[in-house]
Amino acid sequence: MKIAFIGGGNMAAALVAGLAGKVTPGANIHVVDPNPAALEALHAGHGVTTAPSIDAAVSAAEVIVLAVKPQSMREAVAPLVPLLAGAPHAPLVLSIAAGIRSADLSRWLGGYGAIVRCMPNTPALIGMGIAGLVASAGVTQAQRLAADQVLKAVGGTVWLDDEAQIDAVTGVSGSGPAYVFYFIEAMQQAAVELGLTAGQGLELAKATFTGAAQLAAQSQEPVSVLRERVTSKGGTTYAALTSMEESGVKAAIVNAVKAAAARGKELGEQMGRDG
Ligand SMILES: NC(=O)C1=CN([C@@H]2O[C@H](COP(=O)(O)OP(=O)(O)OC[C@H]3O[C@@H](n4cnc5c(N)ncnc54)[C@H](OP(=O)(O)O)[C@@H]3O)[C@@H](O)[C@H]2O)C=CC1
Ligand SMILES: O=C(O)[C@@H]1CCC=N1
Repeated sequence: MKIAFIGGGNMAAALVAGLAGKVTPGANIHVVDPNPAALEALHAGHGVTTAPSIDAAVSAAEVIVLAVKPQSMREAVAPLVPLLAGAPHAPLVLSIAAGIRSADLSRWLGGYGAIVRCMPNTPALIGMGIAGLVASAGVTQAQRLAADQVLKAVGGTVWLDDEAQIDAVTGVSGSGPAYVFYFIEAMQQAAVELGLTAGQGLELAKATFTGAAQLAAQSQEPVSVLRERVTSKGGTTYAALTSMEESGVKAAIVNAVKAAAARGKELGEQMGRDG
């Protein structure tokens, strides 16, 4: 499978690392980005071909991944219009941008219909990503399978029926790794304030996350039961969870996820209004 990336930044790099040499040889991946340093790093790391702007190699791709910032998308995809109109094999356009709606993208692409919107996350870098996907009406079953194959190569996939749901995916799992890193940083800070070294705190916090996440993933039991098993009556965990409840931590997390989803929706509305 030939895959082209428009945008070679953080998320594209995570996907390329997961795909190159697994789904397809690095040489079958073509990355377009104006930034020479980003291209050089991807070429050196994964053997991908590169270009500073959209070129003929993009039109040879079966899947064209749009991986620029939502605010850059309209301008970035303009050079694709003649390529897609002339492409004999109807490439799938796979957009990973937060917010940007398929209808706006299709309009910017001259009415092109084979668009899948996807919200991946950076653990794709180590094959542990999770992505939500939604196909627009013009997507064939073969193109849907191609999108699934690309994302499955770097983790799991969750298909959605309704495009509006993808903002929720953005709030939960697209932005989600940052919440986990934030929690780890907070645990490390607490460790240091309690007298451990920064290194000890980080090792303990990271291993706790990895262990608990693996336990939750592998267990058949509800997460709430796993939590209760740590929480001895009148013990230390009870003290911590009571403190979290009093500080409104759960409500703050719910609000944060909703804020991310709302920002995704707002970005889509803003960019759609602009043209
Ligand atoms: N980071 C993440 O965890 C996730 C990101 N996403 C989505 O992925 C997309 C990219 O995000 P991210 O990788 O973080 O952003 P980055 O800024 O790291 O990457 C975007 C890249 O696109 C380049 N670029 C800008 N204009 C063009 C153009 N016209 N043609 C080709 N390349 C161009 C930028 O170059 P320059 O910097 O020089 O402008 C930059 O290297 C966003 O739409 C985001 O919503 C989705 C899920 C998770
Ligand atoms: O922060 C962002 O806008 C992107 C989308 C999801 C994760 N990063």
